[in-house]
Amino acid sequence: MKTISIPFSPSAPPLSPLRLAFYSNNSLRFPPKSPALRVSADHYRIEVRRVSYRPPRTQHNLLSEVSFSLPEKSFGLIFGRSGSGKTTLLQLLAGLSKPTSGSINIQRYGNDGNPNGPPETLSPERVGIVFQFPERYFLADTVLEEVTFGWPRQKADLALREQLALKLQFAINSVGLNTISLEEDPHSLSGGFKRRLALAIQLVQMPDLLLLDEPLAGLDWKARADVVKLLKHLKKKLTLLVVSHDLKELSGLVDLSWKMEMGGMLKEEPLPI
Ligand SMILES: Nc1ncnc2c1ncn2[C@@H]1O[C@H](COP(=O)(O)OP(=O)(O)OP(=O)(O)O)[C@@H](O)[C@H]1O
Repeated sequence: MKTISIPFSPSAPPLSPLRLAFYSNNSLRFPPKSPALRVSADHYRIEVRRVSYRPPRTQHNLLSEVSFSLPEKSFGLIFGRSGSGKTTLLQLLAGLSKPTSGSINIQRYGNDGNPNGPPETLSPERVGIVFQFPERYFLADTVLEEVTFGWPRQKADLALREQLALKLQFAINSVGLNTISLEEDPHSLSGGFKRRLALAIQLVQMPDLLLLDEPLAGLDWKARADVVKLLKHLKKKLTLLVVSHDLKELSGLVDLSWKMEMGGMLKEEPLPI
């Protein structure tokens, strides 16, 4: 059983699993299995209905009546010309901007296929987003600090420490970062491992929906193959919506695809490959 320690005291030394192993009071034992995702009963769909978006003080809609539905644990791909509005849609789904009209919901369904109550607004806490070239935004000196950035540094009770440790374990294991030292400098990692880290930073929040903007951009062929393999693995654990021009490489993973037309109109369409 792997043991890792997380410091919560402001006077704690820099985060380092090796050094902190000596802090027995703060040690947490990881159980062998990852925790279940938050939404596990029955199944759910992300449902986007007639979403339009016009930035404040502008005359034109960037998105026009966008509607689509994405089932739990599926892989959706949005493609389309540069400037058509793909990134804008991801930003709305992540809660970074608000739709001018329309709704973005999560709807649970029972085993009989009928809705389990009314739809709930998809809150930003349930969504992770990995922007293009995420490694440009790394801030910390170690992989562990980068993944746990923003966590409480004050003393936390045991229940919270356990919860955080489980989330950390889930994120690290899900992206295969358990094969390297968590003390590595994020900037010294290979291209593929930097992308793994960027995914782990989002997964530690245990989102229901993970949004990826051009996840293969700027990587060499080996790292691209590595990330495709990783996304295939992640698809078993959560719902993925990806914007990409790399249709051929991702085609084996795609369950549903849509083309964004210029003017921000989305239509379901098979991949043109
Ligand atoms: N806040 C804003 N105000 C006005 N126009 C904007 C704003 N944000 C984006 N745009 C414009 O909206 C259009 C859609 O941009 P968006 O980045 O969503 O396109 P995209 O399909 O993701 O393009 P790419 O494939 O190049 O990333 C572009 O013409 C962009 O210049």
